[in-house]
Amino acid sequence: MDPNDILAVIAGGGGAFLVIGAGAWAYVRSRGGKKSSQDTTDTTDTTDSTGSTTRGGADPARSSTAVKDRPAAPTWADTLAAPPEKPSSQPAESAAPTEPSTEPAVEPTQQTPTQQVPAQEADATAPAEPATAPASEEAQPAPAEPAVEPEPEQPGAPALETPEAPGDRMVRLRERLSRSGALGRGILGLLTRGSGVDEATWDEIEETLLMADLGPDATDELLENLRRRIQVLGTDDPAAVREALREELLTLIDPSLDRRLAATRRDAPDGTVLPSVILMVGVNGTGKTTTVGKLARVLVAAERSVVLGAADTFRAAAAEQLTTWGSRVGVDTVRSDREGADPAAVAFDSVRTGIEQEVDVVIIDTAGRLQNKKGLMDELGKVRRVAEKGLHGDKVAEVLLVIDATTGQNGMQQARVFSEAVDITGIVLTKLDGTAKGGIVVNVQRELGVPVKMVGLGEGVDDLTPFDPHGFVDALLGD
Ligand SMILES: Nc1nc2c(ncn2[C@@H]2O[C@H](COP(=O)(O)OP(=O)(O)OP(=O)(O)O)[C@@H](O)[C@H]2O)c(=O)[nH]1
Repeated sequence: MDPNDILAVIAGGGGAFLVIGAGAWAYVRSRGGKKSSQDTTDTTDTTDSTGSTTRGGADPARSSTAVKDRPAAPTWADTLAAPPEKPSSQPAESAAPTEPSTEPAVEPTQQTPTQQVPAQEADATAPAEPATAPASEEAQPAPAEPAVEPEPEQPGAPALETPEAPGDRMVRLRERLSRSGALGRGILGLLTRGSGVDEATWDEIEETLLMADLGPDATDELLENLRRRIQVLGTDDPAAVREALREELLTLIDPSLDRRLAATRRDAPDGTVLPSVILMVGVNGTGKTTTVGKLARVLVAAERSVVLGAADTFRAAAAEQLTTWGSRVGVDTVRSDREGADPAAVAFDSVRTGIEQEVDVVIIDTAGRLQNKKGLMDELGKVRRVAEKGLHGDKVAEVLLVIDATTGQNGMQQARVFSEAVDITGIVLTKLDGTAKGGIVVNVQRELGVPVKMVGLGEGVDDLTPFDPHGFVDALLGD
């Protein structure tokens, strides 16, 4: 859309400010690193700590002062650079490996390994294997041998895909998203139209922000701060107003939040070096499985080793879908043959396989059916606790909540329920490519108190990218 159409969109009640910015942001973020380095070259010798290098494409001349201090957009290298979190000296609750488990016994998964998942021998590194937990009404025998033998390697097996290098991905995203054009100048237009900002205009701005799912608290805060700043500025000079708005939006999004992902091997309290375990949770259809697959590709491209766990046993096709994602990049998927198998058992076996294979990361996909809060809490709590039984007192490193950015208030409601069910460490906002609700970034971060770490920008296999607050805000402003 032509940026000049924004005023018309806003006037028409389109709520296009944060709205369109969400799509446009992706375009700008992909240019962010380059712009920033160019800007910093032009102005100061600010160091690009990301080590990000070349990004193709011409940079249009930019007159605004607004982006002069914008840091380079985070690269995957930045995002995956999280040092192993120092586990607390206290073993995680219910993770003590030698204590008898009080968990309900976990059904054997009848694991169907893909590719070379090791045979299920007794594993000295996982002494509290759930299936050997004290008997309960659900007690089950120890896990059976895999129901299906690992398939021998086929000589004519299809070649593994090589995920795009992140730099290439950025270029491609930029090309694709640039078609949506830079939008979001609506509010700036309202604030700088020359006749002063009257109450009706403020009401219009408020409505625009609310429609963009910024949420009532953030909307109030932004309006209050903007009113104050514009009064102090005593001008509706577009550059000054733009800078004020940029700063206020950045404050709301909070660039200081740590958006890195725990994706390295780490020390358990007993000194054992173990994979980082990532749990992916969220309502069905939000894009969990897809995101697990995309993330696996990113990790493989970054030369990390990965095991996937298909603990979404609710939907048989989900395990198949995940296995396909994994096999395309040579990553094993631990899954159960039985539809409706105990997701916690699959999670446990995934962790055990990851430990045996000495991988960097185990990513576990869950079903997270939202029948009711108690059911969800029970299921996710159990998956987490059982996964942690194999971790020598360490904890699951990340619990990532996947939210569909197009679901607005519904998505917010789901986010609240999930965050009560399990401690979330980060948010993945999917489908930002198709959203009219860019404000959800602010809303969900404030509500849950954890950062948006990654965003999904399409259905393509490599359409996942680290979240870049500065690039996002610049896109909102139609930069
Ligand atoms: N446009 C767009 N589509 C996406 C994105 N991420 C996922 N999708 C699509 O969303 C749909 C649902 O994705 P899944 O990964 O199956 O969702 P899920 O949460 O695992 O769903 P269940 O397995 O039913 O729990 C698929 O068609 C994906 O291609 C994104 O960032 N943008």
